[in-house]
Amino acid sequence: MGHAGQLIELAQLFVKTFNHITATVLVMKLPGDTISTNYTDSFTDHTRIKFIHFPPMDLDLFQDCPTVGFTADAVINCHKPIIRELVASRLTRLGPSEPDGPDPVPKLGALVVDMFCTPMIDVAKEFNLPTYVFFSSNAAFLGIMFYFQTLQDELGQDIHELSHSSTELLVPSYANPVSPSIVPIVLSDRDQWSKRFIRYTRKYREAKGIIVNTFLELEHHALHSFDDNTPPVYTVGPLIKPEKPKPKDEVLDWLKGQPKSSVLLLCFGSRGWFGVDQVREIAVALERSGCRFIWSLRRPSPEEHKGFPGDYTDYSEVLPDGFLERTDGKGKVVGWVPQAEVLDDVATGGFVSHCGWNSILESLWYGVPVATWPIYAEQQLDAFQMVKDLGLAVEISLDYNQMNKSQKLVPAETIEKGIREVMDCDSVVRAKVKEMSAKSRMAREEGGSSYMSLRRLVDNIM
Ligand SMILES: O=c1ccn([C@@H]2O[C@H](COP(=O)(O)OP(=O)(O)O[C@H]3O[C@H](CO)[C@@H](O)[C@H](O)[C@H]3O)[C@@H](O)[C@H]2O)c(=O)[nH]1
Repeated sequence: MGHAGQLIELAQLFVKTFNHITATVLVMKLPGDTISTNYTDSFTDHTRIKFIHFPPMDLDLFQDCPTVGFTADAVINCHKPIIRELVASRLTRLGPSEPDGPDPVPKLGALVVDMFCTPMIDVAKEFNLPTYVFFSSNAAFLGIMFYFQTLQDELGQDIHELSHSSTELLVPSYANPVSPSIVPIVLSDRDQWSKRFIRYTRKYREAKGIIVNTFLELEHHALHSFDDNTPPVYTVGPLIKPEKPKPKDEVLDWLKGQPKSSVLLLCFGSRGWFGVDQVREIAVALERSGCRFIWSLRRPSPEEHKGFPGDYTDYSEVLPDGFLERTDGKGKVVGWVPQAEVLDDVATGGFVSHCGWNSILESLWYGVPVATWPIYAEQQLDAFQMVKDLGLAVEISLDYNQMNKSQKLVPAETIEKGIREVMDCDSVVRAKVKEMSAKSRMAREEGGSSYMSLRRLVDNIM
């Protein structure tokens, strides 16, 4: 969801800002994903956005993929022929409509591909169609991908060794030296890097431009670290789900009766889950802090790192005895939570987050400070950037990584300390977050940095 939501929001931005643009969003489905169809369709009712949903693929085809990332790669590659056919039809069916015929299909001006859909760059090339990569994480992470690829391809360095050494790394896109302990597995593991991430990065260099969901005022340092060998980078963020009338929801109703800035949200993205021992540490910390809370607690998929987490039917299976009774009225334990709507409520005062980039941007947009708890993907680096480089978050952990077999539990004391810090009404971090919130909104307004960058992008496409 971290990718799909943003891409649809980008499509909306194109069509709402420019009357002459239409967008077709192609949605591939990962096996086991039960959320995306409803979610993507609820995103927009704009007539100049069309969706094409490809049917889900048979899970058996991907049995040998070790992680969801490899599965995604395999799924994407399987879609190459169908995308080729679609692009070909959109280029040849151009022209004025017959008096009684169907409306003409608009001319394809460009293909925008998700950061993992780089095989489609080759498809576009066959038709001389310009391709732009949509990078749904931040500019600093894009920077470290380019940096590592240059080190390997041009200077012959072994990235696996480098990210397992004891020497801090001077990565141009981060203001502070990066400890190898927070280099995510996707970059430091030999298989993940060489079989997936370096391939993506090499292909990014072939794109006509890279569209990043960020804004200049937030990532000034990273955005100025790119060299001339990088395609032009367009900042169009923050892309946030448009504010609609709030849905009828038990959690949102409960939130309405709570005092201002008193509730802590704990939510760990579309794939976040914890084992029972870690869940108990969180529960102990919450009780000790005495804080009001909404906790999105999800159960691991039976295949852990391969699948998507689901909902518990009975939370007392994993929570300490009596926890739900003792916190009744003070907190809510739920499954999938309307995160953006919760962050938008004045009662929400802090957010324990896995630091997925959408969650970070949403927290800034709504001015709610984050306590960092990365879990997977590039999230350790996002947490590092927020805490160390930008001073916009407090730390619960920077180096937690669920894929690491020797990962230790984060103890209740550390979690409680993070909760108290993030809920502090007078903290410097909170004041800085409020300031960045205003800047994030200005960036998107007419004349703002992201608005101007979008205009440059469309001029370039046209
Ligand atoms: O209970 C939930 C959980 C999530 N969300 C929403 O789902 C999105 C989740 O996005 P994100 O915070 O980026 O997390 P992931 O889904 O984990 O995103 C993936 O994609 C991001 C963008 O590339 C990366 O930064 C992450 O590390 C990667 O895991 C956000 O809009 C949330 O508001 C909800 O509304 N309710």
